[in-house]
Amino acid sequence: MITFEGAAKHYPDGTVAVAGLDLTVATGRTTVFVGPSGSGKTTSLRMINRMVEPTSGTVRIDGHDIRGQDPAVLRRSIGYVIQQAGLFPHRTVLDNIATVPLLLGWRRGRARARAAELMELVGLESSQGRRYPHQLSGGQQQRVGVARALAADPPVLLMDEPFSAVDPVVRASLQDELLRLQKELRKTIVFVTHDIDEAVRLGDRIAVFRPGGVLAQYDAPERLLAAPVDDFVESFIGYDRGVRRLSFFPARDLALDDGGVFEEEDRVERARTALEATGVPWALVVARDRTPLGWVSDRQLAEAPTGVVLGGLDLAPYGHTFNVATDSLRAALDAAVLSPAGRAVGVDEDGCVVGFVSQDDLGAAIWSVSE
Ligand SMILES: Nc1ncnc2c1ncn2[C@@H]1O[C@H](COP(=O)(O)OP(=O)(O)OP(=O)(O)O)[C@@H](O)[C@H]1O
Repeated sequence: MITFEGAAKHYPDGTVAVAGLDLTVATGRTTVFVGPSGSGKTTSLRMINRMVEPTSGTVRIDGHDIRGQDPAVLRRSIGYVIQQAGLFPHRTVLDNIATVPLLLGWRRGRARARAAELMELVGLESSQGRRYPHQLSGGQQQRVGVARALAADPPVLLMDEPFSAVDPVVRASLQDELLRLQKELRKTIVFVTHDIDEAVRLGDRIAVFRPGGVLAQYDAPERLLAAPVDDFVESFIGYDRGVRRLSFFPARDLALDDGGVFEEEDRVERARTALEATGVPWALVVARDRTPLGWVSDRQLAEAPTGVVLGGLDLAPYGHTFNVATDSLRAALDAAVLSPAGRAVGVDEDGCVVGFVSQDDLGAAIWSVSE
């Protein structure tokens, strides 16, 4: 557990970088510091490894005031990852990763073996170990940075905007990788970003900083999106917070309609009769294995000659589907919004249709979870 007790940083020129922070970072969880530029996130982070000394207040790790520890020793128990990885350009990837174990006095063979193990853990090819940092892509360099920070198996990992220099696709895959690693390693991670989406994705808890180095809100992401404490936090997290919040609710509780699902060999009159009975204006056509093929409207059915099979009609695309077991309400809503029928198609693990849900029914389900 890391505790900030009234930790403040004032600079001689009068700048208040952090104005008395009181906050507890839970062991084994990911805590994200988020906020606009200059709001004191990096300064607060660096107080943890004594790269910044507070002008007043205290920082403790597991109850011990860190001022009682030699900074060099302290830093060996705290991994540190920064933007653009900060790798040593004239050392190979393997030697970069082995830096801290070597500093700790490990023999070269053991340090290299550990480095090779970490390369695999962060998703790098072992052949890349002999390369120099400039011979890697930005995303690969970040992975090396993460591997280097993890090399001595420190209980605490500080990450200062580690993924902000890479493109959005690479960034998303690095975020996935970190989530996967964290499930396995359960480090105490403090992660700085100015990107609220990244914060919501990665954080077990999120600390929102406001200008002047003041903590505005400290909450679990669901709570932050549901109940921002004030206008600053609300505008910082964005007015689409309602949609983002839906990521936290599973789609599995949605009641799906399967009465309007027909096979491609079914004749139009069968679907026509069913639609007339229910008043639903669309039918979903599936293949024999229940994978989706597309939508047919009540108007098409009314105009089609009797005896024709549904697969012979011009089907509207079903768009993208959502997985009823693993996806969230956000995925279902997205699928419904993009569907020409205004309905989202729910599928199982094998991609077979379970049923569909209309925007109206989704709206009702969303209301029911929105307190
Ligand atoms: N050595 C210094 N002397 C004076 N002011 C400083 C010094 N270092 C940082 N600051 C100021 O302290 C404030 C907080 O900086 P900090 O780097 O912690 O912000 P941040 O929230 O991490 O911002 P960013 O997202 O831009 O990295 C800023 O106004 C910065 O200019």
